[in-house]
Amino acid sequence: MTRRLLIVEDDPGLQSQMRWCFSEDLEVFVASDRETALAALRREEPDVVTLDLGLPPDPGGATEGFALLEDILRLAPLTKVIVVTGREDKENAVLAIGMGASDFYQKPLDADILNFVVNRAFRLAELERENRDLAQQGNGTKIKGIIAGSPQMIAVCRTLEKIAPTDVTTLITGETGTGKELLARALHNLSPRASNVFAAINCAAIPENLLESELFGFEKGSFTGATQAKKGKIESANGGTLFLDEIGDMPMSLQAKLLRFLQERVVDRVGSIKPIPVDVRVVCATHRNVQKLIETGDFREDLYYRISEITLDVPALREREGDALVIARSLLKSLGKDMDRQNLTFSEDAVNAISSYAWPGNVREMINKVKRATIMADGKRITREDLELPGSEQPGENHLNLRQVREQAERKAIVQALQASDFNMTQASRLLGVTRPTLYNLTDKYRIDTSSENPEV
Ligand SMILES: Nc1ncnc2c1ncn2[C@@H]1O[C@H](COP(=O)(O)OP(=O)(O)OP(=O)(O)O)[C@@H](O)[C@H]1O
Repeated sequence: MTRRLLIVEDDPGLQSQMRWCFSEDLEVFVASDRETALAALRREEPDVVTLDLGLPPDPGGATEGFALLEDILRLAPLTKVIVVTGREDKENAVLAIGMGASDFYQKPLDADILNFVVNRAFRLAELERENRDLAQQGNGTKIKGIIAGSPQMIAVCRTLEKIAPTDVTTLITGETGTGKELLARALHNLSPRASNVFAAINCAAIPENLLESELFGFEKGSFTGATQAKKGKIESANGGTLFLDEIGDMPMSLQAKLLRFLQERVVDRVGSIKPIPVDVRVVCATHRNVQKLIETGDFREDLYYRISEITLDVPALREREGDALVIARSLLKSLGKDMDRQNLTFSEDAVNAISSYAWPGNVREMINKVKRATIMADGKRITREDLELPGSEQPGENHLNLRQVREQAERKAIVQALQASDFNMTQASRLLGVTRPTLYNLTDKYRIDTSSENPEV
């Protein structure tokens, strides 16, 4: 992005002297009075302004200069204003700094010093802008433990944040390893029940004959070996959240009992006829297609409607634009720290492979691969081979023509650059070696949604 400087100076001689001071990569605008200066400020949006305080109609004083300084700081508070004063004018310089000017410069002109002061102001403006952008964009979600930058995952996180304070029964669906349990825990942690228990049970991991007593508890003597009464998972979650993982694998024989609990909010321990009221929020998850299970008679439709007051569909990692790289980088940082192998980076080949691989095991598979690579990498760079990933797809017969190949590659590079720069358009355009307007045109052309998270994008 070209640096833009506005010089406010009423003396034509000084104006041209100042113009000559700066190198050509700076875009310089000049104004001789308050009105033209304000017009230039609005039109050109300079990052830095040099302001001679002695402006008409008060060239000998500083009233007009101070008024303009106030205007600039009000209209464009991020602009860095360097006040230019006479040698004897220390008082006004100090006053201007007190009002919010970022620096001052005393005449007579010295090109080297003026360049130094102006460059420093530009650098400060740039750093401030970068900081602001980073603060705005961050990880894309504020939910602890969840790394997400893609619009798809950000939408999931937004929904999660909305439903967390409520008690609605939530069904989280998605392929294995997409983070369903992580999201269920986040739902609990963001809810008013956060200080109470989060009780999880995997319905697929417990044999059918034990699942009932695990879930509902039992009374003493209710079956051989029941030497004393025991609370089930549902009761132990009282006041907190009950997470029923792999609900799609819940045996038919127990579905009716679970439905009764969801309707009545009471549990019947095995061997008891006294219902016990329980206050829990229920979150379920499954990687299975529940609609299909209903069709094949393996899941009760009425139970489905009970557990899915709200459904969160977690997209597969390959469906989340750019997330693979964002998550891989974050994992590399945290795993590198855990394993005392800091400062590792991915080679270009590894980056391409991460972005193009389909990740059937989703984030869980990625954790395993990055862990392996962190151990195996010879130097500071992790290669595709360290990750045990196949090479990225070569243009082949699946493509219509060269234009299509080019467009796909272009789109992919833009998404990667946006992710790598935390959705900062200026940084992304630098990475891609194009101007910001070009990048805007390209994101429009490829319908890359850059607006959902950050209005800057
Ligand atoms: N967006 C994410 N950011 C960081 N870590 C993630 C993310 N998604 C998943 N993980 C991590 O990936 C691993 C698998 O996640 P999780 O167990 O929640 O998946 P799941 O969908 O419940 O899998 P399954 O269906 O096999 O039970 C966990 O270690 C989890 O912390």
